[in-house]
Amino acid sequence: MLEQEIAAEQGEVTAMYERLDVLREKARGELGRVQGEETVGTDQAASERESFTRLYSGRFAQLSSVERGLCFGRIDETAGERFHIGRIGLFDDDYNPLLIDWRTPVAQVFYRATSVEPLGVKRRRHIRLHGRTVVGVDDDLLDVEALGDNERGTLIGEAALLSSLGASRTGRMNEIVATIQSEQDEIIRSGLPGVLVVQGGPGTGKTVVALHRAAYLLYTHREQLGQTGVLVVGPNTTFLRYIDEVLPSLGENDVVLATVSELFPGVTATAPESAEAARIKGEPAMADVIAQAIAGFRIVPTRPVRLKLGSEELVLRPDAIRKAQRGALAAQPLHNRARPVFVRRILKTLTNQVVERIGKQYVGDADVEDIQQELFDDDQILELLDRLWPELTPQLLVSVLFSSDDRLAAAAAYLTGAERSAVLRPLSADWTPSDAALLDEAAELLGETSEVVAERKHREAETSAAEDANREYASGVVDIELTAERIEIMPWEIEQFRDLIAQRTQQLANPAPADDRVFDRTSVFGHVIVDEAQELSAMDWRMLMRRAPRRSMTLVGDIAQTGSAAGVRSWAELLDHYAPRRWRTAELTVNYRTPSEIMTVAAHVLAAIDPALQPPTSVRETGTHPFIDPVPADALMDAVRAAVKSERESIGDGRLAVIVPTSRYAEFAAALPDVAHTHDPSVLDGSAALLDVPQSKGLEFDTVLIADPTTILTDSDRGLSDLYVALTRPTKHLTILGPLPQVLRHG
Ligand SMILES: Nc1ncnc2c1ncn2[C@@H]1O[C@H](COP(=O)(O)OP(=O)(O)OP(=O)(O)O)[C@@H](O)[C@H]1O
Repeated sequence: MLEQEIAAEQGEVTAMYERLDVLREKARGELGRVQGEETVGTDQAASERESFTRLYSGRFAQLSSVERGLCFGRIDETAGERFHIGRIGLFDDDYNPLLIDWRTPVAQVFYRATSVEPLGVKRRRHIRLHGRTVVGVDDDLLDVEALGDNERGTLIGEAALLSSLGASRTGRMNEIVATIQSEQDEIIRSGLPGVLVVQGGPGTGKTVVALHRAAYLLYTHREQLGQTGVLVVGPNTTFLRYIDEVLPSLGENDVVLATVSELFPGVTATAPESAEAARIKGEPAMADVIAQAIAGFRIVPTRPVRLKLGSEELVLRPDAIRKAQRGALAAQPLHNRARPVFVRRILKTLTNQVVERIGKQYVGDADVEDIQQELFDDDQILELLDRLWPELTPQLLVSVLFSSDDRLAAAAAYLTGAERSAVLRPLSADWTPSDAALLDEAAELLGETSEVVAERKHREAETSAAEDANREYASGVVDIELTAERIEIMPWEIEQFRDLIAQRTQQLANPAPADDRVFDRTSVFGHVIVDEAQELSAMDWRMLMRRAPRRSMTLVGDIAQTGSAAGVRSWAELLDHYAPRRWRTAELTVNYRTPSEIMTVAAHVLAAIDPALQPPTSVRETGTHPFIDPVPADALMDAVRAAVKSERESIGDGRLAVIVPTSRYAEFAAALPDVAHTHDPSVLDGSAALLDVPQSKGLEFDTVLIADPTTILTDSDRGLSDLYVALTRPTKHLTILGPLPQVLRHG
């Protein structure tokens, strides 16, 4: 029976792949044609060609990305209709649907129907492919009554989910379109507006659900999000590398992935920083400190300033300077933008002195302008203006502030001497992760420098001319695409098709690839997804909210896993401030990663964090209990070496992580030279990786070895949360070696 069912599915699946091949060839042909065409000289022709190339290569990439697991499900409706569900929609030459996109409303029942509420579905079938071959089908029977006798005989059991959960890990997260669970589907399809907070314990699918939500939102709100884009913020670059294939494998390439510290363009955070420094720099009071620090650069001398101009002496009195400052700031509050107003006022004061000396009656308007220009060109005066009101870049401001105890004490009177010492560093020190938000704050308060304004104006003039040409051209492209894609449209897809047209028009008007957008500080996004959202500091949120002015956001996180001392303590506290009455929460309760035997150990740690917190329910048991060995400190390295050796022999093509305290990372790296150890994403390239807890956030491995849990606990104020994170990384096996803290001594 199973063979017959598989053979029947194979026939349909083969037809889908044939159709995919045809479409792919078509896109490839168009791409080749456009690339082969000669461009006739003009800029517009070159930009047209570039737009077409982008259009067809995007289409080609999308069609190629859905090759693996093209079709994964089938719905048999009680009313008699049958649909196959897959990664994209496909139609045959007669407009009959071959495959329905998983994001369409029609496909929703595939994820939502249950035997209690069958939603008009009698059978849900999971189809497993290996390459283009159907290798298995699993059926969920949802409405026995509706199933005919002959159909009953074709039912195939076994849950698709469990088989996918038991698979070996690869160092990259996989998409889960075939096995999205009902509570997850509700979150994925939740409306676009407002802030959705997804709270859930480790392994409940927060990350994977957030990424599928991005794909769903892009598909459903193409017009809006095609223009403004989606930003996904993750905790570190290793994590971003871990998730970076999920969206492309869902056919979505138009999403920007970034860490918080990458949100300030042109600055790369390479220096580590202490938890105390991160806490101090993440506090909301820092916004005021930055404002004070900027004000500290505007000087009013205590004595009159005397300037020698040839034989003349001009005098600037402190109150005149103070008045010019106030007037400038009243006209324009941003420091750099107000500076020209200040300069004009000072020049006016000085010009008046010159005019008075000459005698007003002898000086015409043109002479006044000449005098002013002459004063402006004088090096001495320029130097004075720079001293009284220097133009500042955010980089200059922040580096000077954190390298000068005096300036810091003046701007942040509330900090103790010890706190100031925690953040002070040399002027030329490298950037740290918490600098980005401070630089962004400074950029907001400083405004653009005159040089940047000039560059921008020049760029705007160029873009505006190009845009006019593109707009006209876009309609032509859409027409061509309409003709090329016509056979793909079904009546219920009209809306989405309209969105596609709008998106294509926008792509032409604004052909910047998604990845470039993050590098513009003024970029805003239509939807922002934040993973491990609990780790962001108040200052990070200020920066992030500037990128999401519409407050359409998905925040996923778990307060129990907060490692950062500057992190979130309550969603309500955060969101009542930024999105009052526009935020909602959803919860995920089932742990798909960590088997129940391991969660039992983790649950004790969770209870120690807060007895009121409930661990998520594990969906799997493996029958294997964690191996916990209280090895004494002096025997630890040998024990870890031996354990790594034996784990490596048993994991096959799976992955191993050795999680160690941050303070002992270098020591373990030296002791385990064969285990990849670096703080960049390549640490995930091999079969075994040495990680500290911050680096392991959000990741998962078949086997995890935790070395020295006691030091993990004592390394930070949030040691319990760190230990909880480490314990919940494995999908199969957990080993703990080293002196044991009380919280791990249970039976
Ligand atoms: N419906 C599903 N079908 C198959 N696999 C799933 C499903 N939901 C979650 N998973 C898998 O469970 C694992 C954990 O998911 P994910 O990393 O998104 O959890 P998380 O809640 O973000 O965890 P953490 O907070 O610990 O980082 C992943 O391997 C994910 O692919």
